[in-house]
Amino acid sequence: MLEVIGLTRRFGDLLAVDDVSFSVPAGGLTGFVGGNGAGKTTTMRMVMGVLARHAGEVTWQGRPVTDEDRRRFGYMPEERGLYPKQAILDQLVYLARLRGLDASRARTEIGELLERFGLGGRTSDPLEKLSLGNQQRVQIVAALVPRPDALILDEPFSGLDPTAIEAMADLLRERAAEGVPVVFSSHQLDLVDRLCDRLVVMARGRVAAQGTADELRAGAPVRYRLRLEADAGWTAEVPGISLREHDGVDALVEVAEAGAEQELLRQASARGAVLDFGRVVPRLSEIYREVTA
Ligand SMILES: Nc1ncnc2c1ncn2[C@@H]1O[C@H](COP(=O)(O)OP(=O)(O)OP(=O)(O)O)[C@@H](O)[C@H]1O
Repeated sequence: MLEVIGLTRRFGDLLAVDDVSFSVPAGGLTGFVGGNGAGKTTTMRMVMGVLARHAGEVTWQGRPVTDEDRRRFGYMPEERGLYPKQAILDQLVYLARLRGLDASRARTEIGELLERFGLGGRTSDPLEKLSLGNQQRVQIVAALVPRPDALILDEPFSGLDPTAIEAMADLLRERAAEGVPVVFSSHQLDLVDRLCDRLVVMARGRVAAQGTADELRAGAPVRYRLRLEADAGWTAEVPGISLREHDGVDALVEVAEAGAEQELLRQASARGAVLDFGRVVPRLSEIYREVTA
């Protein structure tokens, strides 16, 4: 398990990362989300030790992370950092060898990964000849070879087409299933919702919420949508209920006191037919909007 405890970083007067704590358990995918400038990249850089921290700690397997540990992490930085003019396979093999893999195993593993990302026929092309999305695929392969102990990926899905997104998602799931802690930042909330076991939501340098998607949903307001035979305006008068939206026979209500929805339903039935009554499960994007507001 990778753990971040009270990480803090200032740039001049700006507190870019403020006492941030979260854990990335083995065997799961952790999504790191937050608006532009929320502090995700700065946090990841401190985790990888490429940026000094002003307070806090990063631990790996329960003890302070070392440079040696970090060498076995797969990191995809925001600034991508491969050489534009060098052939793809050559530079990937070079990087893998720096991380201790022998050349023939490196070639086999990299060949397989490039194949999975649809780049099997491009291995001797220089990086700069590839489209931006394909360059991104190569960056991903660089982070995944050789089988790292943990994966820390800054926006790995940005710029990928749907085929590459699925290839990437499959790979991350596989690595997580093998017991590798994986954390990645993303602005694609639907993707994060679909893929991740856990979420860490950042806002203005702080952790605004964290947990499984279900835990985050459980913390969101309880809302019901109802459709009646006659006007639903009276629902605003029910104790413990607040009316959020009202359009004739339709209403969206929020339950301020647990159980108040039962009284609401009883009164609605007493007034006539209840055509629809159901709990509204918030989408991740709605929860995100509320916790980062
Ligand atoms: N080297 C730096 N010098 C000064 N300010 C910085 C530096 N790096 C980051 N910042 C500031 O710190 C804040 C957090 O930036 P960071 O890049 O960590 O956010 P982010 O969540 O990764 O955003 P994005 O989603 O846009 O990539 C921002 O206000 C940014 O301008």
